[in-house]
Amino acid sequence: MGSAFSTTISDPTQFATVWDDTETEDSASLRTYDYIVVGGGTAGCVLASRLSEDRNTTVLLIEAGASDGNIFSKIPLGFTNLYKTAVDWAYTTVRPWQVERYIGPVESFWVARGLFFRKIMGLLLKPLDSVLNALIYHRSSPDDFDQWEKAGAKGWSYQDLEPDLNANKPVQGIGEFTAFVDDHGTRNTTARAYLTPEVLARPNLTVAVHVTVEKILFTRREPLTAYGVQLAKSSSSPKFRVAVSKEVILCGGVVGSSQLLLLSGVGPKEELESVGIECIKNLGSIGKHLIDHPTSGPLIFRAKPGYSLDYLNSPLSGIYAIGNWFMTGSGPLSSKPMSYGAFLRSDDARFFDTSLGNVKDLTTSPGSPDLELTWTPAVVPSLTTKGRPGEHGVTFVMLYLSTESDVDAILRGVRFIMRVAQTEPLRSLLDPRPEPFRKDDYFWPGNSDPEKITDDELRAWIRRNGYPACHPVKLIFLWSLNLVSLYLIKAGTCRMGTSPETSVVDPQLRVHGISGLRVMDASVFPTHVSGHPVGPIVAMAEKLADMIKASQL
Ligand SMILES: Cc1cc2nc3c(=O)[nH]c(=O)nc-3n(C[C@H](O)[C@H](O)[C@H](O)COP(=O)(O)OP(=O)(O)OC[C@H]3O[C@@H](n4cnc5c(N)ncnc54)[C@H](O)[C@@H]3O)c2cc1C
Repeated sequence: MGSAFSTTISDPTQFATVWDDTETEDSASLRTYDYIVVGGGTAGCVLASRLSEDRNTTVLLIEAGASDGNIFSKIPLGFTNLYKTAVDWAYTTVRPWQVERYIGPVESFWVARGLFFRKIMGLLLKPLDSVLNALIYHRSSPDDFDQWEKAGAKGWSYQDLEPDLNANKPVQGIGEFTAFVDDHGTRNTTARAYLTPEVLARPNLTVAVHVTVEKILFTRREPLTAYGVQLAKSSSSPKFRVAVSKEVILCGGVVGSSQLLLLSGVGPKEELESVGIECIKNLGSIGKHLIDHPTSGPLIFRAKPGYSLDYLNSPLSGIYAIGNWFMTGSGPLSSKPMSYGAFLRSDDARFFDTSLGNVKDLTTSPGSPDLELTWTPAVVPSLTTKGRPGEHGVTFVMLYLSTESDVDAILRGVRFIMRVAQTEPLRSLLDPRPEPFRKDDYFWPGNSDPEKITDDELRAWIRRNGYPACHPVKLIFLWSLNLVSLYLIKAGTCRMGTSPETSVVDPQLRVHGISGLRVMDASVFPTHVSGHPVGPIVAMAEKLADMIKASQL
């Protein structure tokens, strides 16, 4: 797979013009491309590939991260070994006041930016979804997209996107996930799927890696127009510039695109000026909001030996499994992290105690789910930790799929999981060994008697252990300005809409009031979808490519 990226370049002298520090709007002396795509993540790889299909169109794709990762970026079960490494932006949140508002006080927490905030091409994989994500392909409820269109996002209904979403999946129910794993047992990404060796060989496509775009360049006369970007290998290395004849398309993800707009002087005037950035376009919604799906945190049940993947934690078994995957592309490491999932409604009395707590219906229709239940056959106390040696287990997690977190909805889900664990065939595989547990042990509450645990104890456990599902579609404010928080609000960093007062891009994904500048990544979602975002992001990027190509005819 590595050879697929052999034609990427990382030396800016090969594709850009060195900048001599003179402020000028003269782009004639700069190397020029028809399109500059910023960010080779899930969306960016799709756009670069599709736009360069026309051999008369020149495209420059710029990615801050690597063109491909190490072996763990290819092994489906290997991705957790990449967290907090060079391919992870590894941001932590500060001031999580929104979390407190909905979940309760929490510590700042690390957020894998891979697909969330990937730093390797194809993030979705962190590229098709990113190398850091859990590989789940999912379409979400059709009503989520129809709601977008009703709110003004014309052209983005489910019917509009369906030709690009492929597989037909039921909205509610239980089933096996479709995953981004190819026939050779290797993780797939949009980089691998869209930037094949044949695509990279196109003379009109330039793919630059290990290069960060630092700002967008604008002409100051009306209409305000993006005429290129400034880039560098690192903040201390020489600066380069490239010009664009048609459009700059930001695909930097929920953090990257908003951050770049803000650093370029596009955003809320007062906030920009308060940190010394000259505001050249006052757009109040940029970087204002972040939505993610909150989770219950890991609900772990001790299992009998032989039924889980925990044996892979022993060095000998781990090395054997890697060797097996390397030689044959099969074995346990080629399996999906989460093979199955259930999409349910918390007001469905067949499964949930609907008298429990107070849950508002925030779904887009009676047919849309608000809870997702999934599990993995291993002890997973957190995204970055493994179980203690010799322990075996299964880890369940409940995701709340609406735009506002609701502890009681998750509570209904947790009670449901605890009931399921008392039924066959799961019950016989578990090894509850009732014993007095400290509530901070990761087998609590899974291993304890559910009858002896109160709802308030479970609510407190959810508040303590819940974490974001890494499906952010917007950001509260610039990470680098130290103002981020997770969870909530009904608007997004680069949200699509019709009004510049409440949104950032129009339904053609053009930044309001600026020519030659679009955004296409998860940050443009008008509201969150009730599922996993990579499928919709790819479909939207495909659709935008069609729109741009049609407009050139
Ligand atoms: C742990 C984890 C598990 C997940 N599991 C799933 C799952 O199973 N299924 C699913 O559908 N989704 C999953 N996601 C979410 C999904 O991966 C993301 O929503 C998706 O990848 C976002 O795509 P994007 O195009 O918006 O941005 P990204 O894929 O994040 O792409 C942005 C790219 O831009 C680059 N970039 C940013 N700024 C700059 C700059 N200034 N200059 C140059 N390059 C820049 C970044 O390095 C990155 O490569 C998961 C995410 C995580 C972190």
